[in-house]
Amino acid sequence: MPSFKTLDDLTDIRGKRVLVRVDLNVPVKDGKVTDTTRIERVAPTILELSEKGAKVILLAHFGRPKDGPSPELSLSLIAPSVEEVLDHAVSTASDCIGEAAASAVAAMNDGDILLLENTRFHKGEEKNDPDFTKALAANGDIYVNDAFSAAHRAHASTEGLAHHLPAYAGRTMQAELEALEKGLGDPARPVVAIVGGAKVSTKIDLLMNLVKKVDALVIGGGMANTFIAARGTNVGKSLCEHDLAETARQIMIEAATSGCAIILPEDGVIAREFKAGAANETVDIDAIPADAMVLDVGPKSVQAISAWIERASTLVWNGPLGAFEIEPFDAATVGAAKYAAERTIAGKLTSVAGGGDTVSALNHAGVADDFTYVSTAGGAFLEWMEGKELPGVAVLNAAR
Ligand SMILES: Nc1ncnc2c1ncn2[C@@H]1O[C@H](COP(=O)(O)OP(=O)(O)O)[C@@H](O)[C@H]1O
Ligand SMILES: O=C(OP(=O)(O)O)[C@H](O)COP(=O)(O)O
Repeated sequence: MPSFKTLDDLTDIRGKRVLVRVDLNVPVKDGKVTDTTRIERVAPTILELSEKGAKVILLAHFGRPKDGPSPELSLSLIAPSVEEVLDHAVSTASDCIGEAAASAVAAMNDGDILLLENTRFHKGEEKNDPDFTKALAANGDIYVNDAFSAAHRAHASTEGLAHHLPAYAGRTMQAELEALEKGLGDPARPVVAIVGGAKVSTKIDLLMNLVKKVDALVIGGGMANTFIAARGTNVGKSLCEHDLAETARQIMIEAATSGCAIILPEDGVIAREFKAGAANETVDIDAIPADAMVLDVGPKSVQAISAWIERASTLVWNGPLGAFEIEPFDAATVGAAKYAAERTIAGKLTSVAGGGDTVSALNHAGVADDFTYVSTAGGAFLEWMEGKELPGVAVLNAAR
């Protein structure tokens, strides 16, 4: 169980500069935030600190910038949504360290909220570089981590800062861990996991442990294409990480040894363009044309997935089954989500889902409120499920 300090331990913080790590890695389309769940979840921490008179300085990453700053990954795009959700003014700075950050912090009054620029615009963030961490720490007196969904990353703003400043967990960090423990600490069996989405390389390794913990693993989305290709099936132009074929094969061997069923799609909805209204058709999974890509799992697969949801007592889900942002490639995700919600409402299923896009998909399906618990976290939640100690949580515990 976590043993970190929380906001309850933070008294008399008027005028203190509090660096608050939040997860603002939210889904965006045409420059507009399409799902504000992550912002809503961190709002209580931000507002509580502001009401107590602290200078609240938000640190966050957005996307995965490769070569330094890029305008489309600037947190200034997210700031208006943060202001709207908080119903409080939020100022911005053009950098998270150095003169731009320091002068923005110096201009703050008690209770003000400032959003610093994307921490991943500096290579030192992901490297957890001590000099970069010190540069971040220079703008704070206290560090609060409320980014549970990024707690599986040992980065400067999620882990390093706790070595430099007095460290506390925010309200969402606390609530997420309590809710996951309650819902999944001793899960009723059978436990069925659904893993889909697009972050294949960063999530595939954790499947090796997950298959030892669950009774069945349903694989969809881009992850499924990688497994199907590993079996020797042609996936055409589908999102697929061919260099992970051997990892996928090892996971299938481990699953067989552990008695975990692996459920791969039997059919897929294919298109030749990744856009709304693109001509599409359903094909068997071993008949994907070389010039097409699978953008959703097909109806036969949804039937098979629903049968596993029916058998399950506990469902854990991260990653949409298809490119749900574009109709009609949302059909499988919406169908499975609605069925899981129905079983949950009927009292037959404990359903826990998480991930920035997964939450957005459940909202799109209109069932987020019907799940037992919806976490803001995807990868972090699955790593927690594996039994791993998350670096962002471990360092808060150590700081106690
Ligand atoms: N077959 C597919 N081809 C391309 N993209 C896909 C496919 N299936 C799912 N996706 C994409 O995966 C993304 C979500 O993946 P991921 O970030 O791993 O999920 P989460 O944020 O919930 O953890 C969505 O944007 C969705 O469009
Ligand atoms: O969106 C996130 O994770 P998720 O896709 O697993 O839900 C977190 O912000 C972590 O982002 P990252 O996977 O680029 O480190």
